[in-house]
Amino acid sequence: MKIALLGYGKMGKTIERIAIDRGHEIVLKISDNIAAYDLSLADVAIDFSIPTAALNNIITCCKNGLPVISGTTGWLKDYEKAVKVCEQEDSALLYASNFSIGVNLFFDLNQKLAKLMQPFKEYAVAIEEIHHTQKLDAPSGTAISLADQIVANSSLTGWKAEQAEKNEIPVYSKRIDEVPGTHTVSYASRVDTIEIKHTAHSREGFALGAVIAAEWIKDKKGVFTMKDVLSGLK
Ligand SMILES: NC(=O)C1=CN([C@@H]2O[C@H](COP(=O)(O)OP(=O)(O)OC[C@H]3O[C@@H](n4cnc5c(N)ncnc54)[C@H](O)[C@@H]3O)[C@@H](O)[C@H]2O)C=CC1
Ligand SMILES: O=C(O)C1=N[C@H](C(=O)O)C[C@H](O)C1
Repeated sequence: MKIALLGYGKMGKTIERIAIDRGHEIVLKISDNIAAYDLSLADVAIDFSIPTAALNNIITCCKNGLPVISGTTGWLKDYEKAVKVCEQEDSALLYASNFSIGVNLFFDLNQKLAKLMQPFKEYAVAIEEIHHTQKLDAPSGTAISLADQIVANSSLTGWKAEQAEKNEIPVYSKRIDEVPGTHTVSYASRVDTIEIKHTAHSREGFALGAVIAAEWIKDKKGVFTMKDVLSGLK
């Protein structure tokens, strides 16, 4: 498979290594705001860029009929625009706030735990995410996905960074050295605390998940999520 890498930073470089190990070829690497780039050699594009560039990169791929997966976080206010262009152009798009298989299992666990905790109002839920100091966005995309899942499975009305209202989930963001990504969901009562936690040991899990998703979407059309990819693996 021939891959265009839109974003050649920490993730782009890790994806390159894993893609080559799996027998793929990198035919384009973009690491800047280039007005026009040639996607004609690629079978699929992988966008891990910056929040202000992701939408434009996705639209460019869709307009070229090139299936694209995006892991860039911090641009989701524009997600519906990306979906609309993808559908208009009859192309393929998959966005995931986190491509790691472990985090996607953690998402399932989070949903199940939220349902289980729903009747027990004495427990206060909170989310904490810890990432490296170069991260541009906060809260992390993964923390937002976790919060949205809890809202969908509880009587809580939303989430807020740090100081949340009574009916909201507080999301705490910490930035420490080189931490690749740690997410904790906790339910605290006066007498005890229940916690689930995912700790990434490196960027390999994110990158492998992204390459697996790119392999999966290559010949498809439509708008997909990691659930579609993982249901094919089970
Ligand atoms: N969904 C997931 O599983 C994961 C998502 N991420 C997200 O992926 C993104 C990238 O993360 P990192 O590689 O750690 O960041 P990074 O800062 O190391 O790399 C981003 C790269 O994008 C480049 N860039 C700037 N403008 C661009 C443009 N217009 N087109 C293409 N590239 C451009 C930058 O020069 C930089 O090299 C972030 O939004 C991060 O939150 C990171 C890890 C996992
Ligand atoms: O910026 C990162 O590094 C990461 N970003 C993603 C996020 O915002 O959730 C995924 C992962 O935690 C690493």
